[in-house]
Amino acid sequence: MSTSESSLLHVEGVDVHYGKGLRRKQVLHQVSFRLGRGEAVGVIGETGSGKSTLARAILGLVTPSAGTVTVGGRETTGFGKAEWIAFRRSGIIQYVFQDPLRSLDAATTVGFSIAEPLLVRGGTPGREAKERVRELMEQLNLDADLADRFPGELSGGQRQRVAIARALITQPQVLILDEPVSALDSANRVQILEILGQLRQSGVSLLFISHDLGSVAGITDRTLVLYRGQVVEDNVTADVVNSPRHPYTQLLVGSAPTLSGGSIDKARRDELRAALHLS
Ligand SMILES: Nc1ncnc2c1ncn2[C@@H]1O[C@H](COP(=O)(O)OP(=O)(O)OP(=O)(O)O)[C@@H](O)[C@H]1O
Repeated sequence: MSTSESSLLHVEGVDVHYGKGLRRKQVLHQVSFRLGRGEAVGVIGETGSGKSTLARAILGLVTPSAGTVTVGGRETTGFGKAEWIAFRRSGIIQYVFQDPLRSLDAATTVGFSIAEPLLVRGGTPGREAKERVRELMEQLNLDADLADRFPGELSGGQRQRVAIARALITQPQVLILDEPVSALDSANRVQILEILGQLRQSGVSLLFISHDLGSVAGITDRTLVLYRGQVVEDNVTADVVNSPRHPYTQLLVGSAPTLSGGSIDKARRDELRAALHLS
């Protein structure tokens, strides 16, 4: 099978601009990459490098000014409103954001929140949806009695697991995770990373966006490094960690002491920052 046939997600030459007139600003520059079936790809970069914009472009929440996005063989660039609604409802692509309160309705019980994407899509009897909710809650280590609670009555880690269960209920082919562990304490972070690792093993394709290479390193096959809206590195994650090529990646790796080959001294970091014109 060729790479293009096995690619679930194919982003090609994508530019994104925000604003109009004098305020118009380019945030993504010719971003290209592929996510294969069952593959996990990390996207790392500092704040403002364009990571969330990339997720938004894939999800149709911003319109690229150039380039194409193809999901499951279907080019989504150029979709009208109705096509986007139908496409999102199909559940082929789902997402989890940093703050689960953004994706969960405060006035909706956990059980219903998880079931909702399936019910909106239609075609699944209520009893079956309820059974799927039960299975997913078990898979994500959520006690069954939490199903009747509201998001505000859960811990941050439980809420994030509910958001993941909700994203999984339509059995998506691609799951986009935008900083899924950044708001969590270290115990919850470890638990969620374990769950994502299991998902990855079970064959769900993951696009894992984070500013922290340490979080994505254990789960992803490949990592893209975004720097000022450009992909400056796209390589096997182990190579990105152990032999980063671009100065920006060297700085990211050198600033993550938990990574093997990690920490570099301050003088080297200052040197790299100067080369990158960072303050
Ligand atoms: N709706 C918007 N209108 C104008 N500019 C925006 C908008 N959203 C984001 N930006 C700008 O685009 C750039 C990239 O933002 P983006 O949120 O994609 O970065 P990021 O890498 O995800 O950052 P973070 O890690 O802080 O979430 C930033 O300079 C940001 O200020």
